Amino acid sequence: MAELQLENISKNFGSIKVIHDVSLAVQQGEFVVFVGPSGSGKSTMLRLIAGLEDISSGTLKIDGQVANDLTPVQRGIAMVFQSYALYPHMNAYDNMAFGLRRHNMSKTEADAHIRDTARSLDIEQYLDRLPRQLSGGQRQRVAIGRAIVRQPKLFLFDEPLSNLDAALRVNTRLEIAKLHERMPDTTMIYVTHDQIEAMTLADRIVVMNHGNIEQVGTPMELYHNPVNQFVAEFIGSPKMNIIQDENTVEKTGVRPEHIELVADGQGQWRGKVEAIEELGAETLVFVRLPTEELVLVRVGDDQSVTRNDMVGLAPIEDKILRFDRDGGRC
Ligand SMILES: Nc1ncnc2c1ncn2[C@@H]1O[C@H](COP(=O)(O)OP(=O)(O)OP(=O)(O)O)[C@@H](O)[C@H]1O
Repeated sequence: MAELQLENISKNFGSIKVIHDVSLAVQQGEFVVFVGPSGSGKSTMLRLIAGLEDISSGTLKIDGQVANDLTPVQRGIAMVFQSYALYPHMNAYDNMAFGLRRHNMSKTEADAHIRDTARSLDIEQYLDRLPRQLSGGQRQRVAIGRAIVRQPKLFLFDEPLSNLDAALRVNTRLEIAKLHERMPDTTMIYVTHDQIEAMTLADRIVVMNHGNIEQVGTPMELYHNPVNQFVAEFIGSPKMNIIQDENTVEKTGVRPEHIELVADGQGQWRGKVEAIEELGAETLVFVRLPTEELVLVRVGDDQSVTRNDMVGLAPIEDKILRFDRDGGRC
């Protein structure tokens, strides 16, 4: 259980400022995902919250108390990293048990708790194994289990899925979503550069760019109502199309799923089909406009179109977004 307040937090490394005056309130039990491109400051934010880096200026409050000078343990935090960070010479059980003494748990109590947690993560049968005898996904579940048994107030994840292959990543993502359901009072903060993880896990997403927050909102708020071109292009896969107006400095933003392919001569734009990617359930069609811009259209598998066809592009009117020269919403 923890409520978190970041008030005008900044972080400098020497003379370089990497976090600029960030403010954010996180409710108890909320799952908040920080997302942004490489170098945007996501991991630094998480490390400041964890107490692994000093805050240069501003105030961090946990449950209303100033926490700037508290150690990670005093903050009641558990962290799961991309690299698992398990002790290599200890088996899975001992990795989970390590440090529990500090949490005032008797040996019997700790044992029951570890076995319960292991069962819920489906790693009960691996408790005797050393980390090197486990697969990447199993290791990550041990690392998550080790964090759970400490009953943290605040659960922090730093790109926990990025070392896993695609299938395992989807499974572990579901595990983490279930974990959040089972621990509804535990606040979770999760860092990723993967917007699909952000969309599927978050109650609210924080989009970061150059050490600033661009927007905070629910996944659907960000998808349907991004405040600027940066957020519009970052959220959603494949990426939103941005098309320069012919007569003004403004740009039109429209998602690939919000454009229809129509006959040449109809629709708002015309262009030549340059490539077609058939993915089974959907097909991606790349259309080159006379201005050289490449527009991606997502169509069902019932649409027949051939390379080099001239086609019209008809955006769904109420899904169109308009951006000014600097990428702000018009
Ligand atoms: N210890 C450090 N000393 C100096 N600069 C640092 C240090 N740690 C991070 N930085 C800089 O701070 C900025 C933000 O880094 P950070 O790791 O928080 O970004 P990120 O969004 O997590 O990126 P990635 O997705 O690549 O991990 C980067 O420009 C980075 O070079």
